[in-house]
Formats: sequence, C-alpha cells, structure tokens
Amino acid sequence: MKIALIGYGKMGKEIEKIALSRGHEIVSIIDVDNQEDFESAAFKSADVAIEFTNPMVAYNNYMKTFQAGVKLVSGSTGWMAEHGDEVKKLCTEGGKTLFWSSNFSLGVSIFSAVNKYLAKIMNQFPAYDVRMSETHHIHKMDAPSGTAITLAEGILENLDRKDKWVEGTFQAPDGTVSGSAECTADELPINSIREGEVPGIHSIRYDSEADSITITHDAKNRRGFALGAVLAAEYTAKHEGALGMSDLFPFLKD
Ligand SMILES: NC(=O)C1=CN([C@@H]2O[C@H](COP(=O)(O)OP(=O)(O)OC[C@H]3O[C@@H](n4cnc5c(N)ncnc54)[C@H](OP(=O)(O)O)[C@@H]3O)[C@@H](O)[C@H]2O)C=CC1
Ligand SMILES: O=C(O)C1=N[C@H](C(=O)O)C[C@H](O)C1
Repeated sequence: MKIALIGYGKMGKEIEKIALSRGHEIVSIIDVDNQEDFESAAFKSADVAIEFTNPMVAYNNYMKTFQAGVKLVSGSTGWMAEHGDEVKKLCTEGGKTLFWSSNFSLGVSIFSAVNKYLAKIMNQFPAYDVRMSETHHIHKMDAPSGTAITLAEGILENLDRKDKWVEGTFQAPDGTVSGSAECTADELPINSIREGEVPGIHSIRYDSEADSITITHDAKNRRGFALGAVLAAEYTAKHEGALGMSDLFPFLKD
C-alpha cells in the first residue's frame, strides 16, 4: 500500500518504521516546510495519508487531504471541540474518508471496553465516586488528553450518576498545580500531569469509604500507537466514511 505521512515528529517517524516493516511504501512526507506537496502527484498517489501533527493545524491538513482526494487516518488530538461536527458531516454526507482515534493502541481499546463495563457495574454501587488522571510528556500541547476525553465519554454513557466531565487539577512540568480538585456529584474530574518524557498513562479510580479500585493503561513507548495507526490505514484503504476503532475491533460496539 502507498502511504503518505503528514507530520514527521515522534509519531510520524514511529509510523514510518512500522509501515515499512509491514511492506508498505512511503510515497510522501509532509512537514511544516513543504506544504506545497499536498498538491504533488506523489501525495495524490497515496492510498491513505496518516496525519499526526497538533491541535492547531490538524483541521487544515484534513481539508487539504480531502481536496487532494486522498483517504485519511489521523491521531491528532485537541481539535474535536472546534471542528468535530463539521469533519464528521464531511465524512458521513460529503463523501470524504477519515479514520480518527484519540488513541490507536490496541491496549487502550481493551482498556476502553473494561472502562465501560466497570462504569456499568458501578450503577449498582453508589458508594463509589470516580475520577480520572492522565500523565504525559512535557511537550504535549493539549489537556486533558484526547484519550482521557474518550474514556470519560465512555463513563458518562454508562454510569447514570455522572452527567459531564470537567477539568480538575493541572500539574505543570515544574510541579506547580493549578485548577481545582473540587466538583459536584454529577461531574467527573480529569486531572492532568505533565512530566518528563512519559508516553501516556491513563488511570480511572473509584473510591468508597472502604476501598478503592483503580484501572490503569501505561504506554511503555509509542510503538503501540504506531502499529494501531498502520492497521487503521490498512482498514481505511478498503473502507469509506467516518471510521473509528470500533470498525477495526467490533468488540468495542458491545
Ligand atoms: N491517537 C493516538 O494514538 C496518538 C495521538 N497523538 C497525538 O498526535 C499528535 C502528534 O504527536 P507527536 O508525533 O508526538 O508530536 P510531535 O510534535 O513530535 O510531531 C508533530 C509533527 O508535526 C509537524 N507539524 C506541525 N505543523 C505541521 C503542518 N501544518 N503540517 C505538517 N506537519 C506539521 C511538527 O513540526 P514542528 O515540530 O516543526 O512544529 C512535528 O514534526 C498530537 O496531537 C498527539 O496528541 C500522539 C500519540 C498517539
Ligand atoms: O500527545 C501524546 O503523546 C498522546 N496523545 C494522545 C492523547 O491525547 O490521548 C494519545 C496518547 O496518550 C499520547
């Protein structure tokens, strides 16, 4: 399969390695300095483009890729609140194709299913309150992480006593803490920590007077994200529209 990469940072480089190891060809690499390549024959020859950039530029990259008539996989986070509805409509009604996930790691898909199941069980146990924390490297531009927001949505869909997620505390790389740990009973707080080069840790904690139950996904490196993105590209080459991890792993639909 012919793959174009948009964004050649930590994820772009990891994806290149996995794609080559699975026999794919990288036909174009677009970074900040060669934006004109969106119009090149090489870029347009790609079966799928894989985009990992940042919250500010992701939407523009999607529009340029759609314009070039190339199918897209993207893991960029932090753009959904502003552009999510429009991009989804372009894919459900406008004939464009985007496979997006806040987290392509296979482990996070499993974790997400466990998270929803646990939230459903907790409807029977009102003594437990729930909160979430996410820890990432100091270069991360968005907070809470896209994965934390997706996991929070999974809890809100399944735990009747929670109506919305809210930003809790934010611990900056220098250790200073802003925000507040206070919230109302119907709110699910997400606390964010930025430290070192952490690839990504997500923890969901249920606390009662008697005990606590915590589930955690801890990415050891970026290979899991990259493998998932390449698997998604292989799927996207043969499918159309608004695609996501539940298309790749039907157990996520249960
Ligand atoms: N869904 C998932 O599984 C995962 C998602 N992510 C998300 O992916 C995104 C990227 O992460 P990561 O690779 O770690 O970040 P990096 O900062 O390492 O890489 C992003 C790259 O995109 C480049 N870039 C900036 N603007 C443009 C542009 N307009 N067109 C093309 N390239 C551009 C940057 O260049 P420069 O440095 O010169 O600005 C940089 O090389 C983030 O939003 C992150 O949250 C990350 C890991 C997993
Ligand atoms: O910025 C990152 O690094 C990551 N971003 C994604 C997110 O916002 O959830 C996925 C992963 O946690 C790494």
